[in-house]
Amino acid sequence: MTYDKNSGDDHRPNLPPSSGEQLAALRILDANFNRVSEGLRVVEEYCRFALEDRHLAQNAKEIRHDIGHLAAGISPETLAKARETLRDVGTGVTLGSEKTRAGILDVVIASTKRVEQSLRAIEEYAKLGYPQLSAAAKQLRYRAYTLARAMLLTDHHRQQMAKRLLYVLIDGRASDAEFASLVRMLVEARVDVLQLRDKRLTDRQLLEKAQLLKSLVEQFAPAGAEETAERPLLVMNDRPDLALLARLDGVHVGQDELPVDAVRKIVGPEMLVGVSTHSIEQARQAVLDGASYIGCGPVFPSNTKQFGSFVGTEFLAQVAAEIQLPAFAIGGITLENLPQVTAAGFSRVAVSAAVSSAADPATAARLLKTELLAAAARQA
Ligand SMILES: Cc1ncc(COP(=O)(O)OP(=O)(O)O)c(N)n1
Ligand SMILES: Cc1ncsc1CCOP(=O)(O)O
Ligand SMILES: [Mg+2]
Repeated sequence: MTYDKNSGDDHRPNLPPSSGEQLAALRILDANFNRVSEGLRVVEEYCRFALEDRHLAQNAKEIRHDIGHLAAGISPETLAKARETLRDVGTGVTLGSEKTRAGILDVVIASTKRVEQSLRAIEEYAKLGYPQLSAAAKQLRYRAYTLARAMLLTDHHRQQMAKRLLYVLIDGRASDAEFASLVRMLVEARVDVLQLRDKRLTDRQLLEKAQLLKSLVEQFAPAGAEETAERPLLVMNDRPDLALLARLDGVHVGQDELPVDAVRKIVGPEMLVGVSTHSIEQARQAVLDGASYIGCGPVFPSNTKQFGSFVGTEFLAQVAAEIQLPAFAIGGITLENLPQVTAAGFSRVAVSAAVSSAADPATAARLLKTELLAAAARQA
């Protein structure tokens, strides 16, 4: 489809076809189509070579191609005519700050901003005669924004979760004393993430248990442990409101609970938001939604929760090949079947029964962690 004035496009303003204003607008569109494509190429390279995230790289590529299609809507002759008519006074004007960048992230952030600004310029100037193009540019600006957010969050969360391999789900136990004893063992065994998941408790009991969990971990972890990753991150299952009230580090939601953007409205931008995924499409979506990590499962039959079907290790292999966001395999994982999980390219697991129901939870956790560290070293 073309957006030219003589193409039958609707809602045209009454500008004369050869007006200087419209030629200027066309030149602005032309320059910004080029700028946005260049910026997206920089973003795509970052996703591909720095993040090594095939999914995000593909997403950047798709946006770049869609921008190409948008630009093709204005005939090359029209653009060529506009290019010749006016002299580009902006050529060669660069700001000092554009010549150097502090690091690779700076490079990609600058490009991301350029992409969004250029799409905004297209959106505004296309209003002079190309309303459909303007609307399409607006959609692409949202997509570029979503990509940029996912890209920057992926980097941040990857750093936060970098060395966190063993994730243990615990219930509230029969008493606070029993709960405290389990938490102490798991902190000492260097479990990396602890999730409070207890579907039996009332809201009030859950909040109290979450607050107890927080104070126990502060008590049992070595001083200054937060910075050195020596204390487990604390996650609340299902409930962003309770995670916030108990000042935990994160919340985990499933496909039937609140979506990430709604969760973020409650907990803000910093808190970890984990998402359960059962297919590669859901995993891709979680990346774009800005999840901090994903749970992938159920891999095997579980004694903790009943399932009708299982994703198996094929899904894990797909995720390992494509997605860089930290991903934890979950569902019936034990020390015995762990080799199948690590063979699929995973070195992160979330377990409940294998640790929480073990006769000796501390030893069970330590054994799992040793295997995961070895797998991570092999996969590095
Ligand atoms: C780390 C992790 N992964 C997956 C789940 C499962 O979440 P969900 O599908 O919402 O099921 P419930 O736990 O709510 O029964 C999880 N909790 N943690
Ligand atoms: C809550 C949940 N979601 C997928 S598997 C699972 C249970 C994990 O527990 P276990 O490790 O005992 O199978
Ligand atoms: Mg849930």
